[in-house]
Amino acid sequence: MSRSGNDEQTYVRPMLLADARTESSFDEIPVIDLHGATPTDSRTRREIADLIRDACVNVGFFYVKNHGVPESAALGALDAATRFFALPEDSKMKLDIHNSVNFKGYTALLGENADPDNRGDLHEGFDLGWEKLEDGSSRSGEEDGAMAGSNVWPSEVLVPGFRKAAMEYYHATVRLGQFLFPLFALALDLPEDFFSDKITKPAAIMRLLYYPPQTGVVDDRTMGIGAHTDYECFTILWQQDDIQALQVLNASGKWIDAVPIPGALVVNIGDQFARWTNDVFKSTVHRAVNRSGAERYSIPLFFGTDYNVRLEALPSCVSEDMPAKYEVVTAGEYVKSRLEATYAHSK
Ligand SMILES: O=C(O)CCC(=O)C(=O)O
Ligand SMILES: [Fe+2]
Repeated sequence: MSRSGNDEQTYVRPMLLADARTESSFDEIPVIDLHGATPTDSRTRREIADLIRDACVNVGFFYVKNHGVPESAALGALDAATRFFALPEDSKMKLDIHNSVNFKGYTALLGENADPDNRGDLHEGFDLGWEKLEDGSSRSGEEDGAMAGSNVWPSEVLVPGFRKAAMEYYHATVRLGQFLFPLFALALDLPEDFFSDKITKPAAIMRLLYYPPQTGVVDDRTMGIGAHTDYECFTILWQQDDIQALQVLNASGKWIDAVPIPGALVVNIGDQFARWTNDVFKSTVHRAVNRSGAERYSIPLFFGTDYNVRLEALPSCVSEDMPAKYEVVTAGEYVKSRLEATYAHSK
């Protein structure tokens, strides 16, 4: 962990002191400007990595500005999602995620229940994973575990341009994820390329989400998506500018609004990263409640590692006082078991 090249002295920052975060609470979600975080500008990268570190340790959520994902790509995916979810239910059910062996396709209203205390989530979803932008092929000969494999798509006649628009946004956002991983490594005082050989086939799952306006029952057991944490390393979320719905739970038990910021994306830590960092990085509980009276769309991309990566607590995140909390799991198996549990309720 020496940061000074040939200098013999080892610099170890008090990563674990940051565990005081469990007592610290937050009232807002930090905004981090990625401008200048180019590979050649190591000073700015270090500054940005420090901001990311604070956000991951104390909040588990942050916004990114100047993230490089073209707005046109997000708007294209939004337009595709709008046209898809407007289809009759029986057309959408032909792509039912329950018929997919690798968790791809359509989730109907109430098809999920993120918080088991709730009555079912008031959203529809459509899940897709990696495939080549140009010809739609998956990675021939190098499939990566149980969640890889082909996507399902509505026909071009029903939703023209859907696959292209969804995949364009997917690839732009995966590039952002690949750009963020070295910054997360820096934030953890690891070599910048620490994750490179662990994300060669990014297990990135994207969801198009549609939340109808919640006009019926207004209570704490009925919402767009119930209180939950995400499963992968981190999530990159596009949310509609004009509708407040996402809320993040702070350490005092207060729900903090993740107010949409035009042009910014939300990034949040998921459980894979929390396990890997022995909870130094925080996977924070969140939910979405759409009581705006209007329809809302959002697009999360869940960025995990290659399937066979072992999530063993990173050395900088364990000590005698804070031994490893979690049993070592394989990244892909872990996410698969969480997804199986998610969809079991509506089988
Ligand atoms: O729609 C949102 O704002 C949040 C979605 C979410 O938390 C999820 O899909 O895991
Ligand atoms: Fe989530």
